[in-house]
Amino acid sequence: MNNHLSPYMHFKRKEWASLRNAVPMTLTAEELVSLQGINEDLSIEEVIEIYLPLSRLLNYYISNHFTRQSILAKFLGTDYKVPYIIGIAGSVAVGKSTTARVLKALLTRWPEHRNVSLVTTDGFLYPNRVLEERNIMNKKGFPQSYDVKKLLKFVSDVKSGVEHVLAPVYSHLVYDIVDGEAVKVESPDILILEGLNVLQSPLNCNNANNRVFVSDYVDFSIYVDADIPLLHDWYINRFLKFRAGAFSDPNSYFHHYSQIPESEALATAEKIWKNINELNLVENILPTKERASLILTKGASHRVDSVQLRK
Ligand SMILES: Nc1ncnc2c1ncn2[C@@H]1O[C@H](COP(=O)(O)OP(=O)(O)O)[C@@H](O)[C@H]1O
Ligand SMILES: CC(C)(COP(=O)(O)O)[C@@H](O)C(=O)NCCC(=O)O
Repeated sequence: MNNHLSPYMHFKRKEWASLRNAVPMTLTAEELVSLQGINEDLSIEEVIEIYLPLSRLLNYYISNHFTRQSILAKFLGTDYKVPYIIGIAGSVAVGKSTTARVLKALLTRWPEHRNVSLVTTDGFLYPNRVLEERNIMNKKGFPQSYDVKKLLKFVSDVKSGVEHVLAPVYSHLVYDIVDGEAVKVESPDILILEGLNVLQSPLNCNNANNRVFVSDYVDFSIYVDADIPLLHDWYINRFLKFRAGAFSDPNSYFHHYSQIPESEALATAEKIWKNINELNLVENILPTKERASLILTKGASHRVDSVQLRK
């Protein structure tokens, strides 16, 4: 399990799964249905063997966080409450948003921490209009495509205990920021912040003047990892699912792809993967992996093969 030179403890799937003891492992029929609703392809074995032990570990860290907060509140003589922030990073299509939604569901079940908000950093992408003006539409997801100042202000407001904070919303269907829509973050106990860029530093962000990183506000970070050929397949599969479903909506940016032969649509998806998402992964996302508190490494069918936890 351990290599003393590595900053991480390494767990094979079986070792990790065995750490779920002593947690209320039984999921009610209702919880199973709501988890399946998150993603029909998600296996319940995966929830039990990987995500339940993870939620047990997080629950310990979060309890500790709130104990420290109450000490600080006594010391300051105030009602000081700061949310615990969990960051989830990794490639496009690795399963960040599915992982985030599963963790939200599991953490909500712990009686002590019911209030969990989920925000994705996609909402902080510049609108297409700005990306077009700057001629960087083919760099969507790259550090320069995000309004990092706005994102930093958002996390710093949440972390400073501001009671009502708004996060803008991105739609994969419209392929743009949705005007006038926002997620309300109202003093949650836990904020899960999910996105390609949660572990990126100013060096990645072309903004060397900015000395604060989003990760400075993150209490626990998870990097979801998988080999590039798998990521490629998951991206293409998701594209085809969108093509069959959401893209057939005339409001969809990609509506066009539901109207042309599958082979043509596939050729475009291959290009988008190779020239945008894979390039972004190699240049900007993979180099942040070793900053994470925990790395989940997935194999075929999104099955987590191993877990690394920072010592
Ligand atoms: N644990 C999982 N089991 C099965 N399929 C998954 C799992 N996680 C993600 N997927 C599938 O992989 C694709 C990408 O997942 P998604 O959560 O949208 O990724 P991301 O948010 O990283 O772009 C989707 O088609 C999703 O249904
Ligand atoms: C909006 C995104 C940057 C976000 O990534 P995700 O949440 O899907 O991991 C990505 O889905 C994207 O649109 N990338 C640009 C190229 C493309 O896939 O169309």
